Amino acid sequence: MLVPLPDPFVDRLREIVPEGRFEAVLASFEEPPATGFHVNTMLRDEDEVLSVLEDEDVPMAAVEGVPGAYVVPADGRPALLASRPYADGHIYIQNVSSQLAPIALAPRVGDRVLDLCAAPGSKTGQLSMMVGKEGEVTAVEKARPRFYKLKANVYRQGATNVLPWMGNGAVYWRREPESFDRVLVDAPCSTEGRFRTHEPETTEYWSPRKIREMRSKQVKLLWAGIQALKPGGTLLYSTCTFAPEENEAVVAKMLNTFGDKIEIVDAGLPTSGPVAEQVTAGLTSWQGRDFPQALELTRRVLPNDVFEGFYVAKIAKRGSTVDSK
Ligand SMILES: C[S@@+](CC[C@H](N)C(=O)[O-])C[C@H]1O[C@@H](n2cnc3c(N)ncnc32)[C@H](O)[C@@H]1O
Repeated sequence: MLVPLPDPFVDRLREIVPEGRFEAVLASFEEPPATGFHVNTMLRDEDEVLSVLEDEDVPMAAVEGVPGAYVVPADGRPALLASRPYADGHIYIQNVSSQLAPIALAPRVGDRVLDLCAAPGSKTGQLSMMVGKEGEVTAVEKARPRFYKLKANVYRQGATNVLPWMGNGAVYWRREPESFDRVLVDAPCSTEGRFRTHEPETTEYWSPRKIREMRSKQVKLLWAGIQALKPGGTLLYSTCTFAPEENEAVVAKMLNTFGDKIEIVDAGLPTSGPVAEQVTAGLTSWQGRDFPQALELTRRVLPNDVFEGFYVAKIAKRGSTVDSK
């Protein structure tokens, strides 16, 4: 059964998406998406896992420009889910857009990373692989059932350098102010980028009120993430929604609050290949409101059969902010 998208959502989308891309974006909500995955290199060598998948005739392709990302077409998903590497936890299923956030954040081996909205732990696992045994990922999650899911996923991925913490990410920074080399704020959002017309549950809770509610949480979480970040460190803010109130407007609010203590820098997504084809610059105005020009360095990933709709903003911290509350 196909369920129509909410009319006010479609009207807004027409204003957000560049002209000429709108019809393709709209059509993407009707297609069953390809399944993305990455190999858990903490447990197995990537080539070894890929060769097992090949032997089991799983139809897959590497995603150019996104290290470690693979996709399986919609009709190949059952084979992937029935494969040995999936059963053994050697691969992790995750949309390619979602995989872009840790890649753009680019933590180094040995870094201390804070993952402020961590469950179910897809990005925690990637971050854990990137910092290696010399580094550490503190993974914060507020919702109790989701926290246990996070812990189970971390364990299953063999991510021994992850420290899970259950609680409100908006206050975690007080335990360790300005202590992290990298911070990921993968915020709760209105999830518009994941809408599917054949899955009614994806759209049923959408409303303009939901957008306002999410924005208020996002502002608190991003503010707190900046407080936890070391001066000289980098933060990545991401959502899987199109709503500018939850994306550019949240980042603009931080520029307003912290001034030159923070700077929006290029999000660092691939500039060629399939990602680049789906990427557009962040908006510098929305419904009569102007945002600072720097917001054009943030990035929107438009959905298609491979990518879910996604937004990323990369923030460099230039000076201490703990006294500017
Ligand atoms: C978009 S999801 C995160 C997905 C996750 N980063 C991943 O890649 O698997 C947002 C998460 O933030 C959690 N959350 C919401 N409010 C929070 C808060 N104040 N502090 C910490 N976590 C929160 C939600 O329960 C949800 O699990």
